[in-house]
Amino acid sequence: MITASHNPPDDNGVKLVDPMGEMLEQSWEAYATILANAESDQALVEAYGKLTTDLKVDTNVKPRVVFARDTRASGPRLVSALVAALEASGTEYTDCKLLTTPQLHYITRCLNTKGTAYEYGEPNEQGYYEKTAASFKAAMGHKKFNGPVTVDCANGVGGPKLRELIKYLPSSSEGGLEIKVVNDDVVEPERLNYQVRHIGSVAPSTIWLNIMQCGADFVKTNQRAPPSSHPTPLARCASLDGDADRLMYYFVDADNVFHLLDGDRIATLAALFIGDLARNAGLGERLKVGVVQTAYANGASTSYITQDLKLPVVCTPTGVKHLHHAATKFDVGVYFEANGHGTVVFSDVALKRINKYEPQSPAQSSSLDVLRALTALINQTVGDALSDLLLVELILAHKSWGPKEWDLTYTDLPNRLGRIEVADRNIFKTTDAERKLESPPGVQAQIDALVGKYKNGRSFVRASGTEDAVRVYAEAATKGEADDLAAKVADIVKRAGV
Ligand SMILES: CC(=O)N[C@H]1[C@@H](OP(=O)(O)O)O[C@H](CO)[C@@H](O)[C@@H]1O
Ligand SMILES: [Mg+2]
Repeated sequence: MITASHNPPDDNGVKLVDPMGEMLEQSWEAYATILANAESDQALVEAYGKLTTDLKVDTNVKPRVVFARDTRASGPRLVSALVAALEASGTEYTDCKLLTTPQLHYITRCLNTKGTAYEYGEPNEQGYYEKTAASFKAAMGHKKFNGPVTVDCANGVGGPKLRELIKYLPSSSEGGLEIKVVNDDVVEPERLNYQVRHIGSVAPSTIWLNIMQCGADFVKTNQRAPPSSHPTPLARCASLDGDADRLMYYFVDADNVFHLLDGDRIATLAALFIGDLARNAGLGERLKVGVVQTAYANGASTSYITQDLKLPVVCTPTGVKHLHHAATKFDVGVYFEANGHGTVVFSDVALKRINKYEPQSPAQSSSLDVLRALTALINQTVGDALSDLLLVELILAHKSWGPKEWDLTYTDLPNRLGRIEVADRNIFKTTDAERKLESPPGVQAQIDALVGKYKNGRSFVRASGTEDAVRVYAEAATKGEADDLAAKVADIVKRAGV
């Protein structure tokens, strides 16, 4: 998938999808790095040849690649480079043109499960819409949606694809959901995530000012609605990111105060609803539901899951591949990063139980119908903002909840996420799912001593995997304390990082 997700429009990159439509298996990342770092054409051919031999790749098997791109202006040029490489290596390929990242994951799984007992769907874009819409209709039953949802598409590929999906869903006049699509301009790719970049030279250093004015990343990072949107009180609003694999919800209350409903909220809502459905369907004992989070999950969400929902929580290192892997260990694994990337995965055993179970009463039967529909609605290959959006809307409709009732399930601890540039971020090495630093020596002890002074204090430090920076996260009982803790931990990092 050729995309740079929530990054500025000038950036681009690739996401590699494995044959089951999931994230690329981690051991392959190192091979991809070797190929990407080959310094000349000759070095590339040699590295390619060496990997083929070392990994004992059977060159008699005809390789097949499916690819797509997002709306970035550099996409077509990268596609031509990719096609040249595929032709040079004798690879059969399908160009799926413009797609969201999760749609390409879906198509990949469909292709590789066709004709098996695990057939996932029709391997094309239309198949995606048909499967999603049919399961949405089935799960909806006669439930009513309380007003529209407004979706900010970050001026990315999610806009046209959401408009297409809407054509397959029941219209609001038929009792369906009204979806208002905004920020869906893909004619001007430079509006993606609507970035305004001022570069001003102020001695002694250059100042870069990036203003991302829409999209899920803007909303999460700035904890406010995109400036272009003027939400009416208690109306549901959502934002996608540039390749539509992240989703954020938010609303303003009667006093116009902004409330963010992030990935932790979507995870808790999904876990609550699916747990209830399983119990009401008579499958409670036979479906082990669990939630997977990272250290960035708000501490209040973790307490809510363990203490109120009484469900197990696993914490993994940052990066969806880790969460996804851990989620597959449960019968039903709900995983989300706080930034809105996540999904629900059902194990093969769980799917069999859900599909075979004979309901013992009309009430069990109706819960079971909804649960079955959800297994088809939810994109199980990867986090998918479009199917997650429909999932949230269904749950709220079933519970007759507005965003306020959803928000009231627990109160987020005030938190702060900072980013610090140091000489060498790689000296910051972590353990315990990135919650503790083991190097540089002594730094964790300083952080621990500081955290102990704050009520409900928690803080951790790790090197970013995607940027040349160290991230500092802090939460505490009040906003002032969270900010203060983050600033002090940042000072420790700066001193250790020089
Ligand atoms: C704090 C944070 O949001 N980190 C993001 C970010 O990773 P870093 O390793 O923190 O740069 O990008 C990843 C890829 O999109 C995403 O999975 C992750 O959640
Ligand atoms: Mg993305």
